Amino acid sequence: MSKIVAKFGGTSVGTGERMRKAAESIADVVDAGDEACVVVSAMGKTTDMLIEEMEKVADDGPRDEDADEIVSMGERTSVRMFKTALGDLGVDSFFVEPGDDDWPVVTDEAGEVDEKETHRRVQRLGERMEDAVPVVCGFLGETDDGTLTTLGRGGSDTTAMLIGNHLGADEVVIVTDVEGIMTGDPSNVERAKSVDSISVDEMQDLSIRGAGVVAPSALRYKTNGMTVRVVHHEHGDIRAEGTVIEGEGTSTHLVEMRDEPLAAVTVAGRSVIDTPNLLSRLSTTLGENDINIYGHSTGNDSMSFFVDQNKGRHAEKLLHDEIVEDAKFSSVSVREDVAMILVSGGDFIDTPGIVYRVVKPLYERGINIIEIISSVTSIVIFVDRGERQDAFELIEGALEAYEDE
Ligand SMILES: Nc1ncnc2c1ncn2[C@@H]1O[C@H](COP(=O)(O)OP(=O)(O)O)[C@@H](O)[C@H]1O
Ligand SMILES: N[C@@H](CC(=O)OP(=O)(O)O)C(=O)O
Repeated sequence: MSKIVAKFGGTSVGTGERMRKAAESIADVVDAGDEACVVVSAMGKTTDMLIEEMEKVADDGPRDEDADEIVSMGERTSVRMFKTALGDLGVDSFFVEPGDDDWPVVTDEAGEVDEKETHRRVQRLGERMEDAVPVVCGFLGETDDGTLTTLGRGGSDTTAMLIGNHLGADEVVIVTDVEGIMTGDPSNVERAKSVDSISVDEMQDLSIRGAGVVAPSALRYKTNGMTVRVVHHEHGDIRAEGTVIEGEGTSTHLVEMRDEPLAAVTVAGRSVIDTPNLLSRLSTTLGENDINIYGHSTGNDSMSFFVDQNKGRHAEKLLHDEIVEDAKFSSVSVREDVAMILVSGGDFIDTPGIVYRVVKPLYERGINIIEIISSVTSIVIFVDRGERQDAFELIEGALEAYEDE
């Protein structure tokens, strides 16, 4: 017997017929002797519609607490429909929504999951699951004192993975409107193909960059023992092949330091910012000479490349050759003994204040930041090599404190 959590996204329950087909796929696994828990989203684009329309009913839009109540109606409707369909198929089920004693997803006011209380509640749900299929509202949460919250757009994926994690489920199936994870968004790129498997880290990257098929916040709940599959609703079979997401998710940030010293090679000149093709020219020259670039930044009047220190002087000569005939550029310089610290994390772009948290302890210790480069999934900080150990420990400490909050 397997314990399965099946999440049906808006598209998979977008019509009554699809809802019925989804319920049939659950009836099949229950008939086969497995235990199932259903997580369901609002039908089709209901949430979009509610968000858009509720803005028009009050002069300044609805108050926050009213907005959550209104938006929750999408999922609250879906669970009732799904239970009706299961009942008609002879499957015992019950639905849970915020406000119920057995409502599983507990968060703080901001929608951050309270793992301890959620765990306790999910265990209760697990006990009831032995006799009947729970149908859970995706996307919604509730605070300790009963205030309604949400897990953010696309949050039903998070509900499913969260419940799967705390339930110790064998499998979480994300049922959607594509044949699994594709090489690109099929609504946008032609010839996108589905892949058989993808690592949780790759999926996290894709998801953060906008592949809405699985919400980024869901992946942190992926455990090694829990298979996660993404399948198309058209098959009417949650056992259908799709894409398997492999590995273990993490919600923590990783701080790494590069041991080897780096050099910052900088081209200065008043026209850096408006010289077309400069970046391409200089980086091609470095690449052709087998010089790897660990980081790059462009300012108004300078362009820097971070390269291995033992190649710094060679890089300097090469870049100098590139600009020497051009009066717009004044000089090339090399700063040695630079250290690189890399902070990465799956939910980086959704973490407000993360740059502040990384930078603040360095400022307080008087450590100068030579360069800071921030991207969707990482922050790279370059500091003087003599200060690298201190900087590393301070950043690690700051992130640990943040994760413990
Ligand atoms: N790499 C990708 N692989 C698969 N789907 C993708 C990818 N990138 C974006 N998508 C989009 O994700 C959509 C599925 O997510 P979503 O609309 O949230 O579905 P659901 O209603 O099931 O939650 C697909 O229709 C597809 O357009
Ligand atoms: N209904 C919510 C939650 C959700 O996860 O939806 P879907 O599974 O259709 O992406 C939303 O639209 O954000």
